[in-house]
Parts: sequence; structure tokens; C-alpha cells
Amino acid sequence: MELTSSLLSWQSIALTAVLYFSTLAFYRLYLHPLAKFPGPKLAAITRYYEAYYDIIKNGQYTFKIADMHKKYGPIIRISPYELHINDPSYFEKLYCHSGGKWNKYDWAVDAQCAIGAIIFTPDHDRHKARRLPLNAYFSKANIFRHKDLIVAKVDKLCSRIAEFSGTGRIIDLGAAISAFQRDVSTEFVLGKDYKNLDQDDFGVGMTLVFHGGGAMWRLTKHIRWYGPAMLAIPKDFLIKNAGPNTANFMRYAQDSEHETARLLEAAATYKPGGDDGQRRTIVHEIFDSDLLEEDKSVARVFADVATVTGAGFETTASVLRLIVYHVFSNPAILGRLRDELAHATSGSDDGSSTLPLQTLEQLPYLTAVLMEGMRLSPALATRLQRIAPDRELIYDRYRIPAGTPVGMTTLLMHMDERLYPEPHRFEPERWVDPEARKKTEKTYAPFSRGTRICLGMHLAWAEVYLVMAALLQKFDFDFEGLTHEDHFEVMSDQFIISTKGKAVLQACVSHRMA
Ligand code: HEM
Repeated sequence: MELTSSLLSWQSIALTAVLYFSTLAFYRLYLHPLAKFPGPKLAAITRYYEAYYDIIKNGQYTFKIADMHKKYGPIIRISPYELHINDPSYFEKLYCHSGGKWNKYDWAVDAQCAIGAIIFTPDHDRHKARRLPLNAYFSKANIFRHKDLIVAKVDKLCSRIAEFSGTGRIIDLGAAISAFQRDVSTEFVLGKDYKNLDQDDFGVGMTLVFHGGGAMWRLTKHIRWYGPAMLAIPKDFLIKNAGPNTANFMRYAQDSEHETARLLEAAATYKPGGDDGQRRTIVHEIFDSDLLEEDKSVARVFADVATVTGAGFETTASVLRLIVYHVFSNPAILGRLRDELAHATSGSDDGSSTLPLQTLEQLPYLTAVLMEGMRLSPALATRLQRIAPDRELIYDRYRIPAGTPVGMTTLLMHMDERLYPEPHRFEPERWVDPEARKKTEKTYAPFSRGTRICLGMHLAWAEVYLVMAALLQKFDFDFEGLTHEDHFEVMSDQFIISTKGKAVLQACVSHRMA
């Protein structure tokens, strides 16, 4: 009895804890398989180091990692378990996936709380199987088949913008562009138009929710029960009690889940061109696939619907906002683009001012402008870890043990001065000179590469070409006193990039002078 109570005294508990944590720290610093890799000692000892930058500093670990590389070199240990590389010459090895299995890091992707979604499936083979049914749907050929859907939304975007033209009223072009993206994405993926473009404020609350959404992921990475606990709150309760933006988002989530369930049922009787008006969606592709029955459950299919549609929202919208700002604030770039478009229009068969997507894709300067936008805003602010589960990786003089998560951050690579002199400048010329372009062709990767390359890449390209061509031909925007270059400064990792100006892009608009 006496022995038990002395073992349970606070002094002995404290001593045990001190002994445990110092032994653990000693092991992680000197005996762990990653002990030989450079980096701050505290990061090697505990993941609370990352948690501090993720949670307390609100998404600053990406930028801290950039600083750590300056001090410790191109390969560093950023947590007890994980390495980060900042060396473009290693990009192909880590992301182009020639042979062997490449997993994602379950600790990072599970925290997104969309278990089963393609993008957050860690296992190589499982990911491949789940992605297979969607590849044809997102192929370039299928995007071309759906170009009228995109063009119709571009026309709607333009008519909404035109309402502000010459009125002196300021438009939040950022919200308008986000609304466009959401409407295209949900209609293409799920066959339903949520009519964000019809709303007076372009449904800006939804945009704000997406720009703050990374917080839950960053918290859940470190406090594992947090995300699942939040998801367990009934949506009806949140719709009634949360603030208006979260409630709106919840209404959308609830409706798209019901829609997914309805489509899964309807898919059994789907006939192409049938008179029930059913349009083929990704739900039909999954339903008809050889995937296991458990992968066709409403919950699993909804995980894909939610993340595939969501992946097309603020990613492409951020790129477009940045491009629109730079193009319309720079008369030389604007003039050159308009000349190129005018030339292409005069050469078109019917002289029509609406140039087909195929023609736009051939325009070298427009393409250079879009590429430069994607360089500066490669959608994701975070590192994308890859794991070779069954073999060592070699980096320089280091042997990386099998199973180690290793990440690179595209945002940092796209800002590498060795590849892009004056990396913060919006400089489309970089992409005009074939020699300069050659230098970066292996490491320019806004959509990543390899087996996990962005599924919606062709859709995103089609959207940016068609929107930019239409805006250039129809409008002039004046940002003076409303939006500045520093609004596009990357401020935090919300999984997606979050900028100083958030998603706002205020402008005065007028119809283009001939
Ligand atoms: C400029 C716009 C976009 C950029 C820069 C972009 C970038 C990326 C990147 C870097 C990844 C890899 C993520 C990872 O490895 O974890 C990715 C994956 C993905 N993207 Fe995009 N994306 C864009 C637009 C879109 C659109 C419009 C959609 C669909 C509507 C989409 C759907 C997806 C999906 C489903 C994945 C997961 C693919 C997989 O894991 O197999 N993206 N995207």
C-alpha cells in the first residue's frame, strides 16, 4: 500500500515523464534512422514544432521550411518522421514515378477528413484503382466535348460583369471568378448548377469558407480527434446555428451529398441520350466501374464528389485572379495579348470574335501569360509527400530509409532564383524564349506530375483560356486605389494558397474601347 502510494506520488509521475521524454528525445536525435539528416533539433524531437507553425502561427510551416533550407541545406528533417527537399533536380525522381510504388503520407491526408477520396488515398494501388474510372471523364477529349458548358458559363460571367460596366459601381471580380469556377466544377462533375453566378454577391461567403478551410486540416493533423468530431456534428444543427457562411456551405454539402445518393440510384437505369434527361457524371463512371462494392457506397462516392468538385474551386480561381490583375494592370502585356487575339480573329474562318479553344491553345503569348500565372500561383501551398514503401531512395550522399515521407513544395520550386530570375515578377517573357523554357520544362509543375498528377488539369486549362480570351475582348478593368500587387503575396498554407488580399479583386469595369 505504502509502495503503491509512493509510486503514484506526483514526484514519481513527474520523474517517469521526464525520463520517458528525455529517452525519446535522445533516441530521435541520435539513434533514429533519420538522425543523420540536418535540421533544427527541436523539429527532430517533436512534431509540436510543426504544430506551432501550423496552429499558433496559422499556416506558416511552408515558409519556416523555406528558411530552414537556407540554414541547413537542400535536404532537411522537418519532423521526427519526415524529410523535405528543396532541390529542383530531385523533382523528377520524387514525382515522375518511373516504376515502383509511391504512396502518400497517411498522417497528412487522413487529416483532410475525406477518407476514401482519390486525392487522399495514400496507398499506391488503391489510388490507381480508384482513379482509373475517372481518367476518361477528365481526358482532354471529354473536356472538348463539354466546352459548350464552359462557354455558357463564361458568357454568364461576362453578362454579370457587364452589369457593373460604366456604372461607377465597384465589382469584386475575385468573387465573380470564384462563382464561375464553382458553377463550372459542380455542373461538370455532378451535373448540377448551383447558380453562384446568379447571386447578387456571387456567393462570396462560400469563397471565404474555402479560404479558411485549411485550419481544420492543420488542427486535425496534430489533434487527431478534432476533424472527426467536427464532422460528427449533424449538418442540420450547423445550418441552424452556425454563422451564415458556414451554414451556406453546409447547405451546399448536404445538397450535393443527396444529389450523389440520387445519382447512384439513377445510374442503374442510365441510358445515353435517354428521355429522362440524365446527364452522365462522375457518379455514373464510378457506378459502372470494376471498383469493389465498398468503393461504390454513397459515403465513398461522395468523398470523391466533394473533393473533385472542391479541387476545381479556389485552385483555378486563384490563378485567374492573379492573371487578370497582372494583365489588366500592365498596358504592354495587355496590348500584346489583344494584338495576338485580333490577329487570330481576323484569320479565323468566319471572322468570329469567339475563338475556339483549339485556336486559343495555339496562341504563344496567351499561353505564356497563363503559364506565368500558374508558376506564381500553383494552387497548393503545402508540401506533397511521397513515400517509397519498399525501397531506399538516394539523395546526394544520403540514403533515405524505405517508408520515409519525403516532400517537396512546388510553390518554393517555382520561386527558385536559379530557374526564374526575379522570381516574384510576373514575366510572361520567360515562356516565350524556347531556350529559357527548356531549362524549366522538367520542374515547372503547377499540376504536379506522375500518377498523382492533377485530374482536372485539362478542365483548368480550358477554363483559363476561355475566360481570359473573353475578358480581353470585352472589358477594361481599372484597379487603381482598389487592388495592389501585394494583395497576391502568399501569406499562409490553407492547403490551398492563401494570399494577403484573400480572394478579393476589386475593380472598376468598363466595356472595352474599340
Ligand atoms: C489551375 C488549377 C489547378 C491546379 C494548379 C491544380 C493542382 C493540383 C495539384 C498540384 C494536384 C496534386 C495534389 C497532390 O499530389 O496531393 C492536384 C490534384 C488533383 N486535382 Fe487539381 N489543380 C487545379 C485544378 C483542378 C480542377 C479544375 C479539378 C477538377 C474539377 C482538379 C481536380 C484534382 C483532383 C481530383 C486531384 C487528385 C488527383 C489524384 O490524386 O489522382 N484540379 N491538382
